[in-house]
Amino acid sequence: MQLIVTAINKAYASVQAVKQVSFQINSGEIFALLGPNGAGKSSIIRMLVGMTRPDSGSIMISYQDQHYDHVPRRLLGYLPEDRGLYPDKSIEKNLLYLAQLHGLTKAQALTEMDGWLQVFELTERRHDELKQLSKGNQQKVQLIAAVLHQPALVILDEPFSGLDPINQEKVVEFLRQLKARGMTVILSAHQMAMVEKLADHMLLMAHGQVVLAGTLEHIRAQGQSQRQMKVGFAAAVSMEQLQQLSGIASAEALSGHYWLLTLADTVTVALCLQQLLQLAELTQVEMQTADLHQLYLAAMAKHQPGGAV
Ligand SMILES: Nc1ncnc2c1ncn2[C@@H]1O[C@H](COP(=O)(O)OP(=O)(O)OP(=O)(O)O)[C@@H](O)[C@H]1O
Repeated sequence: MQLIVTAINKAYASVQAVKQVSFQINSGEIFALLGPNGAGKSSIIRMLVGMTRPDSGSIMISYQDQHYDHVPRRLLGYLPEDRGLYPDKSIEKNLLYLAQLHGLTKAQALTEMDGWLQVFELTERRHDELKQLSKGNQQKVQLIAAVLHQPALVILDEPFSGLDPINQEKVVEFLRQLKARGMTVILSAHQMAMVEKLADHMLLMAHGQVVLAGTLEHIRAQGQSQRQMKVGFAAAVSMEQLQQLSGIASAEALSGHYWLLTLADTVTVALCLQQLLQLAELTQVEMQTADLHQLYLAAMAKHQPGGAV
């Protein structure tokens, strides 16, 4: 399974929801679409699953030497933004019904279901009606429903929404299991800490456009313009001493003999360390790396109207 999306655009009435978006997803990857409300994530997903068509640009899905302009239903496991199961039916009946719609026999559906119910600790509740379940548990049933038929591609629109931190971790585990089974996964999310653990590639969007794209390391390299280092000295060092070093752009005193230093643009880490060692012995050196949440906030700040980009 490979997806190549090239310069797609989508407008609704006066809103240009998606603008010139391109990306590629390879087989077996977990790919995350990130961005604030209204960024265009669901609009892209709806085009991938064939619910709407791009106004321009192209989508090419390749699977076993066949090519498609959207993901064929038989290859797709989809958790839509608007969830929809039968509240008066039990977990088991809901899942059986959906699995059979996808062509599974009852026996196949029950076997598949058993495994996933265990993953989400819902085995004991399989005969409960959906309306008796918490929002989080209903969400888990939706996730199971999306993958029972073992699709090649799973698209999950906000799989973490409405879940507490423990259940969010369960979804992380669920997604890892999908990847281990060879499925390709596309998800949209706001939970950066979860995405950071999982996604092979990600696309950060704002106002319908791509802001940052790539692996976490690549995004870090694009988004983190400053290199920062936390250092501990064996003896007291003053701000004046640090400011005199050509390798240090700025310094912030932390507690004890610890400092957060921003390196000058051109200096190597090795040269900077040599300069610091002339002031005092170092007890700790730690390069600071921004997490996805910080990178996301910095990228979004730049993309505010009137921002730097
Ligand atoms: N059917 C529609 N008709 C008109 N405008 C729409 C429609 N669907 C989406 N939009 C608009 O397109 C833009 C992108 O919406 P979209 O739902 O794709 O964003 P999103 O990133 O998925 O947001 P969220 O995180 O809130 O789900 C928004 O301005 C939204 O109001």
